[in-house]
Amino acid sequence: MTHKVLLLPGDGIGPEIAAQAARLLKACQEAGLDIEVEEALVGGSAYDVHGEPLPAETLEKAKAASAILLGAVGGPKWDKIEDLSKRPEKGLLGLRKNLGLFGNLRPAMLYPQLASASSLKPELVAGLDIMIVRELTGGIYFGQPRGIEERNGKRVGFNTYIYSESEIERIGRVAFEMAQKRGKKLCSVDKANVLEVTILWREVMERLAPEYPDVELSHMYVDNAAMQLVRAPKQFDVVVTGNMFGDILSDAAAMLTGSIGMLPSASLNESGQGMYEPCHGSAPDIAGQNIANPLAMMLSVAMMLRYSLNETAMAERIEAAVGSVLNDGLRTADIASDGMQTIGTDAMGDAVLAAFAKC
Ligand SMILES: NC(=O)c1ccc[n+]([C@@H]2O[C@H](COP(=O)([O-])OP(=O)(O)OC[C@H]3O[C@@H](n4cnc5c(N)ncnc54)[C@H](O)[C@@H]3O)[C@@H](O)[C@H]2O)c1
Ligand SMILES: CC(C)[C@H](C(=O)O)[C@@H](O)C(=O)O
Ligand SMILES: [Mg+2]
Repeated sequence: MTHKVLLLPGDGIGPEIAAQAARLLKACQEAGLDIEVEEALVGGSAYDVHGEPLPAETLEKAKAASAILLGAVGGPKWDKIEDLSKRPEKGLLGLRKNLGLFGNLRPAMLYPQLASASSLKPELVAGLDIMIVRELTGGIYFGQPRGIEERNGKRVGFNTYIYSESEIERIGRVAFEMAQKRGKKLCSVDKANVLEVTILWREVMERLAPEYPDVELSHMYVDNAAMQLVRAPKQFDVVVTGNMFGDILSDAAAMLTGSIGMLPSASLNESGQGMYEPCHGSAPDIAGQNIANPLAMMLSVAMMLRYSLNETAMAERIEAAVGSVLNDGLRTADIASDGMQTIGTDAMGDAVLAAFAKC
């Protein structure tokens, strides 16, 4: 069966890194992968053309695709749009919500070659391999009511942090199953000392635990988790948490691996359809300079092959190609270090393709 892959380059560095992913997809096709690739607009680039960050046409194509690859959205050009529903980020959130992509997998894995690029001492991060499982379609990101309004002559802003038991259970099961396939340790991160919603979160995780007797479940408050991530990150195997805590902790975990430019992610729904994207944003500060690291995007292609297209061997080939490029001492500016050769986005794409052909 021919798989449909939808490529959504987005904004800022999005198109630069998506171009490298497109070349990689072509190489996979040449290596026998049966896919059809289509492109569409999302984010600010869609707003500029259609006045909407998620045009109906893009959503239709996304629904029909086996998998979606997204670069990144957003940037200062669109930050002044007053109607929040038209901001580029709403394009991304709309895709997540409309496709039911509740299960966000954000691995933080250190390539041994990059130990010196980490902001932590090499011995603290050597062998680091954490999987953050972030709930992606609920919590404070989507809770109602929300808004900015006037109350008693004062403007107030408000959001609602809400999770239903079934939403917690659904992401809990993804995390327990992930832990079963990995190191069998699951840490659920909450703020159950303050927030009722996470008291319920903790209760549901506890209730699920006996169904996964081989997994050791622990709980941690989010402030401590942030501290532990930079103190002793190797204590973690799988971490499960809500939408906002997961957003924040995954950026922190990303930096442990040398650069946020290295981290791919998968967002899955109940039928296994997925959207794959780097954890980083559109990096407006470096956009258009051919210096962005395309590896998170190229590794997102590998995650797509593994989780949506069931092409594990081809995914491993991509990951091996990235490892081989790093072994050769090639680095983009964000992971540069002494004695290594600093190259641009396109050249990094070239190097991965050349290594892929040999792997
Ligand atoms: N998934 C997404 O589309 C996504 C994710 C996060 C932020 N954003 C949006 O991106 C815009 C910028 O946000 P931000 O600055 O907070 O976060 P960001 O991730 O875009 O950038 C943070 C820092 O990391 C660097 N960086 C990011 N990706 C890199 C890469 N591939 N190679 C090298 N360096 C890289 C940037 O140069 C910047 O210094 C905002 O509009 C935000 O809403 C989008
Ligand atoms: C751009 C933004 C909406 C998004 C989020 O907060 O989920 C981003 O930070 C991410 O991590 O994917
Ligand atoms: Mg984020």
